[in-house]
Parts: sequence; C-alpha cells; structure tokens
Amino acid sequence: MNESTPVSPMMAQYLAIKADHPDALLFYRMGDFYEMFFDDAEAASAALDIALTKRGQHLGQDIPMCGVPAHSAEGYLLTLIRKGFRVAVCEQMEDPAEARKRGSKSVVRREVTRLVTPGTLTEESLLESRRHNFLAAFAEIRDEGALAWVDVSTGDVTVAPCARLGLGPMLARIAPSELLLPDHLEPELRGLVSEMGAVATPLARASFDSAAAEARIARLYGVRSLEGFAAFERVEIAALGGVVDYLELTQKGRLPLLRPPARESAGGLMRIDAATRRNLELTRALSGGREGSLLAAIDRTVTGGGARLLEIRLNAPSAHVPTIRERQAAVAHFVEAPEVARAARERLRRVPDLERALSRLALDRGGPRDLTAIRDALAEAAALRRDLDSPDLPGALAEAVAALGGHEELAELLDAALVAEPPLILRDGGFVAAGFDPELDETRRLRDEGRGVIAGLQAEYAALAGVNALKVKHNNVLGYFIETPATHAAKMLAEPLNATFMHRQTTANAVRFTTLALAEIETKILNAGGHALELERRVFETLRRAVLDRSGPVAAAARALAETDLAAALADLALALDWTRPEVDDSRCFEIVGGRHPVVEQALAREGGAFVANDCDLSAEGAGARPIWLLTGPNMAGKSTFLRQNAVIALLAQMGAYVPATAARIGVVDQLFSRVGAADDLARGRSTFMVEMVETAAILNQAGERALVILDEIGRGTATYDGLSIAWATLEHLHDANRCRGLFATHYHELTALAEKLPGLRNATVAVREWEGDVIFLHEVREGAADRSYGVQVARLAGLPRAVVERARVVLDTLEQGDREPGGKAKTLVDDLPLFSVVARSPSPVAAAAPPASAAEERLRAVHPDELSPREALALVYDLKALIA
Ligand SMILES: Nc1ncnc2c1ncn2[C@@H]1O[C@H](COP(=O)(O)OP(=O)(O)OP(=O)(O)O)[C@@H](O)[C@H]1O
Repeated sequence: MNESTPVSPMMAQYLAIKADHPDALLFYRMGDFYEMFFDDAEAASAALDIALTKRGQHLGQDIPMCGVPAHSAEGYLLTLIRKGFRVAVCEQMEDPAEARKRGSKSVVRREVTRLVTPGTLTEESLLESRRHNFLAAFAEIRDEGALAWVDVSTGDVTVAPCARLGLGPMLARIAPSELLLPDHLEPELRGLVSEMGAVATPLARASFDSAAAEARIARLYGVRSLEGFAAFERVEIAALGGVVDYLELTQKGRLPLLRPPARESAGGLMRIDAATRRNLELTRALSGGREGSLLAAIDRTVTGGGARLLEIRLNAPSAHVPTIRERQAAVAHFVEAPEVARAARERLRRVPDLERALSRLALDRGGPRDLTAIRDALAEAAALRRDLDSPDLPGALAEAVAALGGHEELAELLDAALVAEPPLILRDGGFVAAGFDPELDETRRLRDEGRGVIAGLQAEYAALAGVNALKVKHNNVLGYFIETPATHAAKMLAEPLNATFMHRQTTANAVRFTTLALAEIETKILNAGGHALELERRVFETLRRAVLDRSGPVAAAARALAETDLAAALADLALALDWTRPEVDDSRCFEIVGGRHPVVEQALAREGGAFVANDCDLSAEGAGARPIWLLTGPNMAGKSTFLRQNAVIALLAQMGAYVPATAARIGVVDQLFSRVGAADDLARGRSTFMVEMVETAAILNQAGERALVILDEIGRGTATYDGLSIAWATLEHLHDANRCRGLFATHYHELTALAEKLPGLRNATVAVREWEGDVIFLHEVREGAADRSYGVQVARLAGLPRAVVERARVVLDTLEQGDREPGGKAKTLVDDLPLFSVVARSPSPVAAAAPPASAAEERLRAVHPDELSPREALALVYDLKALIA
C-alpha cells in the first residue's frame, strides 16, 4: 500500500462492504446521495448517462465517483435493473452526530439493507402494474427437476415438477425476470435462460440443499412441517429453498409476505411450448410488443390484479374439465347479468392494487399510501360484495364474493386513522387523521398553533405583572423570552414577581426574562414537529401490524378482486364481440361452428373489413371421424389465420373464457403445438430449415392422442421435393402414430392425394374466385382441394413489376406441363424461353416481356394533345375513365 495516501476510514468501510457484494453495484449512502466508486462508478455513469467525477485518492490513484440523489434513486435503479445490473443499497444506520461522539475519525455505521435484483422488485415505479414479476428457481436432484416461482410483489408462490428438458417451455410460460440455479448448472443453462428473457443468477449448491431448505421454509411459514401445504417432492422443496434463501439474502432478513406454496401437478394444465406461444402470439406479437398479441385483444380487465391473473390463465390454460367449467360459470354469471357486471366493473376500476400494497408493507418498504390503498380497496371490496351477493352465485364466484367481506374491523381502523389523501413518504408525516390519537393531536396543536399558545401566555403574564407593555418575543440567541420596558425592571426583579420571571438579559431599554412555563413550551414547540412525526411513525407501525395480522384474509380479498375482475372482463368481451360459451368435456371432439380469429378480426374491424367465420371439425371420435385436415389454398387466402384461430379457440375455451364462434364443443386438449415452416431464427444462429426440423421432430416425438397440432407449411424451407417428402411423411406419422387432432396447411398439392389413403384425413381448401386474371379472396374454408396456388396473381397484387409477373406466368405454365421435372422441362426453359435469351441480347428485358396494351392505353396513344380543345380534353378524360371502369 502506498504510504503517502493511506486509506481513509470511510474508504476502508466502503471497500469492506463492496467486498461482500462483488457482483452488484454498491449504492453507498452519503447524506442525501447514493455514491458509487471505482468500477461501479464507471459502469453506472455510462449506464445512467450521468457525470463521472473524482473524489480523493486511493493507492495514489484518483477514485472515480458518480452519484444519484437519494430522493430520486428509484428511477435510476429501474434503469440499472433493466440494463441487467444488480444493486446493493447501502444505508447509513445512524445519525452522523452519533458517529462523531465516537471521535472525529469515526465513520457513520453503514449496512447493505437490500439487494435490488430483477426478480425482487416491489416498488410501484419499478413494476408493470398489469404484469407479474416472477423470481424463479430451478433445482435438480439426480434426474428429477423442479421449478419454483414467486412474485415478491404479490406473495404468490408456486412449485411444479420440471425436468431439464421441460425448463424452456416452463420459462416461456412463466416468463420470470430472474432465474436462480445451482452454480454448476449455470454455464449450461445460461443461454436458454437469457433466450427466455430472464437473468440467470447462480447460487451455491448449499442454497438448494433439500434438508436445510425444508427447515428454512418451515421457519418462514411458522409451521412444523410442509406436509400441511401439499405433498412436495424433495426436489420441489430444494427449488423452494433456493428461492427462500435468495430472498433472505437480498432482503437482508426482512421477508416478504409469501402465501403458502401451491403445488402445480403435472397434467392439470394444457402444455404449450415456447415456439407455440410465439407462433400464436399469446402475450407478445411477433413484432415483440404486447400490441397485436392475443392478450392485448382480449384484455378488458380494469385492475392490476385482474390483468395479472388474465395473463397467468392465458399462459396456462387448464386441462381439467371441472376447473374449466367452474371458471366458465363465473363468466356466464356476468354474461347473464350485464348490468351487474357493468356496475361491478365501475367499482373495480376504483380499487387500488391491494396485493402490492400488502407486500410492500410486509417488507417494511411501504408508505402511508399503501395503508390508504388497503383502506380504499377493502371499502370497495365490501361494497362489491353487497352488490354481488346473491344465492345463485356459481361456486368459484361465491367463494370470491365471500372473501371480499369480513374486513370491517380493519377497514374501520384504517378509516379512522388515516386522512383522505396522505403524502407519499412516511417521514413527511401528515397522514394520521385528526382525532385518532389525542397525544398526536396535542402535539400538532403545539406545533401548528405555537404562536397562539405563546400569545395566550403573553396575556397571562401581562396581567400577572400588571405590565401592559410586556411582550413575548423570539430571537435566535435566546429563543423565546419575555420583555418589558426598562422602567419596569425594579418591579420585575423584586418579589414576588421574581419567583416567576427569571432574568436573562438587560439592554439599554428593556429587561428580558424567561419562565419555567415558557421554557417548557419552547422546548415543546421545538420538539413538537419531531415529536409529531415520531408519533405518526408509531401510528403507522400500529396500523402496519394490524394489516399484517390480517394478511391472510386481505390477500384472499385481493385474489377475490382479481377473480371477479377477470370474470366480469371476460363477460364484457363475450357480450361486446358476440362470443359463445364453449362446451368442454373429456371427449376427443373438436367442433367449431363459425369460428373467428380475435386478433385478425379486430385488425380488420379497424379498417372497416369483415371477418369471414369458418367451421372446423377435427373430432376424433365416431365413425368417419377425420381428425386431421389438410388445408390447401392460395397464398393470402387465410390458411394461417384459420389454423391459428382454431388453436386460439381451444386455448380460450380451456382458460375458462367464451370463444369467438357461434358454437363450440371441445374435448380437452392437453398439449398444443403450433409451428410455421422456416421461421427465421437468426438469433440462435441456426439455419431456418434446421429450426423447422428440430421443432417438427419435437412434435412428432411428443404429441399424444389428446394433442392439437397446427402445422403451417412444414417443409417449405428446403428444395421442393425434399420438402414435399418431409411434409408427406410427417402427415402420415401424425395420422398413424400420434393419432392427434390437427390442421396441416401446405402448398404441396400433391399431398391431397393422401386423403384417399388415410381415413382420418380430410382435404379442405380456402376458396377464392378468379376474375379477369385477379384472385378474389373469399376466406371461406370448404371441403376439397385447391386447384392451384395463385402465387403469381398474389405477387401481382403485391406490386411485382409487370414484366416479372408476365414472365413468371410463362415459366409456371411450362413447369406445370413438365410436372416439375427438375432435369426436364425446367432445363428447356432456361435454354428456350425468351427472357433469358433476351437478357443475353437486349439490355431491356422489361420491354421484351411487355404485355399487350390496354384499351385505355391504346386510346391515349392515339391522342395528339396539341390538337385538342379544352372541351375535347375533358371528353377524353370521361372516355378514359369509362374504359378503365
Ligand atoms: N377469415 C377471414 N376473413 C377475412 N379476412 C381474412 C380471413 N382470414 C384471413 N384474412 C385476411 O387475409 C390475410 C392473409 O391471411 P393468412 O396470412 O392467413 O393467409 P395464408 O393463406 O396463410 O397466406 P400465405 O400462404 O401467404 O402464408 C390476413 O392478414 C387477413 O387480413
């Protein structure tokens, strides 16, 4: 170490704390700022775009530094977290005056009070109110795996078995922002985790030790054994243990209010893998945003909790018929009573986010507004219960409505204790209502009416001394004092007045005194402000305790509000868009009458277009069942839309919603697969065709009898004959081996011949009409096979140069005659057809392939503008218009 620049005590403290948190930025509190030093300062100043300065020296080098004001730290934290940093927040744990008492060299005691990471946020400003923010942990014991996930901001905890192979789909479904995993797995899984949009955080293996975990979790919930919650596997306990260990680490012992862990059994949910989610654009459109996704199209919830529940349900539709029916019944209740639903939604709109307020209070990170949020939410919940209560409520809704009430005592307490609109920050005070705490009222009176109290004293003392000119005054040296003109000095200093008035000072014209009462009042006034704040803190703590004592029922009310909101929102959607209640059962039926695609329909509606509804019957039961449809039809006809709409209808039905159709009967689908041929996957650096084949393989290997498989142009990413052969074999495999329900769209018309061989295959086509060389899309799905692709016509609609379109027609005709024989007619084409020979000879292939001129063009060519009168010119315009009409 460089002798000339010894490490300052503060820097020594900084370095010691930093050494405990090497992988986080250290927000080191200094007065009103959080300061960062060294590499942290350089990284943070770049990430936050703030000035990098210097402060002193360390080992002979300048110390880089940057800082952010403590009062606006949240915004900076958000930016840092979004950019992938973790932040250790280090606070001053004592008043600097305390530290000075220990000697001039002593440093204020500081401690890291919290580690801020993507998965552990609770602040309103750091979270999206309508989305969950999950922290997940993956554990493995031998060849069994489990995933646990928790939303610290709402207290939801879930755990499910999850083999390593299933981790990708699980992460795609839950979309955690952070995944904890044993450090030895991190290198292997890092890529997968970041592909799913999460940050991977490695933890020591000990964090996942199942025996220690069990004890840790039992302690957290204050129970002897976890058996009361569910029969957890060891590996599930290990995963939960990882979460709890990390929470203890990051929250520095202050644990969030976690609900008892729910165990998700395998088989209860419709399984949907990551690619299917992407293809169906469940929560994100292919463009990346929420806009254009199915979620955006169906979300009519009016509360944050309702929106979060909707996303969960959409991501994990049920495969359990009774659960699905129960949810449908709740929606149906509101569909049948639209007025009740409307009023309920009006009320729900006013309900603050109960779950998040509750969890901030539990973490002791809450403020007065979290208390008023709970007060207001409970009041609305009670009113909602009165509005909704009726003897004919279906099961799930009846349970929710019951949970909305029963909080009167807490609601009354909060109501009496809090002002209508409190300030944001606890230490500003001013949130406790007058009349709640007599001592606080008195203290505030002293603080606010200090002058009045002093004025009262002045009158009292003037009368006592018999000196009308007696005044109570204030200056910075003496504080409050009593002053009389010098003429009264003798009387004031003599008995009996000198027993009350104590001499402080004599000036040229006046004598100054104090009294015991005045000194007391002065201290009271001075302290009143601080004291009032202290009393308010106490009240806050009492209220916080009262809320936490009832956290179970309050959390249940929060869940009930979300359930009610979701059911009413789905009913609103069904009524507004004329959706129907699907019949869901354990059969292998799949009959949709008049089905529509909600996102495409909404997009068309915005442009004034109408969606053409289509039927689909993939039922796999009964004689003559044809559970697989082979769909051919021109480009742009609506094949992809049809495929997806049926998958989406199954999904909506199983999440418990109504569906965009006039009638629907669906035998529960336990796996949903949707693939589009040759989607680009440049991010993963695989060839498009490779991706397509990997994904197809996954389906062929996994899809069972209850699966619904949607394959859109599989095989298109390679040479025609290879593609056709792969599509052919895939179709046969789905039909014979997987025996699932499915839709298969293709441009390989050759495949339609398979319908004669495979009894469960039906040919279907999307109808178009040809008119004067153009295609008109009817968007109607009918039985039968398409006669051709109309690709050339579609290309023309797309604005391909006319010469290219004409040339393509000629090539197509020749190829069709030669039956796509690679070495045959195509070869002749290259040699014989005019374009290539023309290109060789003429610089203008466009002219060479020019089409015949239209009547209007011919008419125009014949015109000599110089010879036209204005009247003739006008007549010509009319003629031309008539010609092109
Ligand atoms: N049932 C429908 N009613 C009205 N318009 C529809 C319907 N289906 C599709 N469309 C419209 O047609 C457009 C093309 O549909 P889609 O992408 O499904 O066609 P496609 O046959 O899969 O085309 P390609 O073979 O080129 O992929 C959609 O964007 C939509 O605007």
